[in-house]
Amino acid sequence: MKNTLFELDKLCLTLPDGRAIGPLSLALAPGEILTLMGPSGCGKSSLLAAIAGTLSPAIRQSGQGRLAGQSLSGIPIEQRRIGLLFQDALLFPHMSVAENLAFALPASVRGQARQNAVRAALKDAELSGMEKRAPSTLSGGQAARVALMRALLAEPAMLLLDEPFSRLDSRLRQDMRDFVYRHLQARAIPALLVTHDSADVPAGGRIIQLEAPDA
Ligand SMILES: Nc1ncnc2c1ncn2[C@@H]1O[C@H](COP(=O)(O)OP(=O)(O)OP(=O)(O)O)[C@@H](O)[C@H]1O
Repeated sequence: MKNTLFELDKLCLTLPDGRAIGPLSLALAPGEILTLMGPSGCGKSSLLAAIAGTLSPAIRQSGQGRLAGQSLSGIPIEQRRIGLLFQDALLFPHMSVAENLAFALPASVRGQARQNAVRAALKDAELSGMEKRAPSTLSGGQAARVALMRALLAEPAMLLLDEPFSRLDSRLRQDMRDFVYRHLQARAIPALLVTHDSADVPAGGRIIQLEAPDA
């Protein structure tokens, strides 16, 4: 594929019981959102964990991931520049909204620039003026928007989205999909989306259908 930012070349996982997930090969262009679907237990979350670098050591991995021209093999999690969003916002409960956002900023962003970045992220999250609020006082949709902004402030080269909309009620889901896809596309950040809900697939987006692991 022309203009590939992320690619997987025959990523294959072997579970402790010998079953194999994959091989999975794919390529993502900047800003592209590719959806992984498949039955429960087919290995969607494990594949994302392998890409993020958080896979259980009990699962063997072969095949390569490359992000922005660099192999991910042997690269520690914190150096991968891969952001994660899950079903739950997972904000730090002991920190304010602004502290949650500032936590994600690279150390190279200092002083006034840090405050400006947090303020801009709050505005993008449609939460201006709520910097001092505790995460427990936010609605589900507000917390989900902060979680996306926190992931983006870390300046990821790509995002992994593991059922990020599944806990939101149906009224909020469409708003949140539009919100996430708009911000990823504006920043040309590619993403892999795991979902059971075909309504989550962005318009015109590609889908890879996974099958249950081979015995
Ligand atoms: N640490 C582990 N040790 C052994 N087996 C594991 C481990 N983690 C996951 N598995 C197994 O790997 C398979 C794939 O699990 P995974 O959670 O990746 O599936 P999934 O497609 O994301 O499922 P769901 O849609 O239900 O979230 C399952 O059979 C699961 O039991």
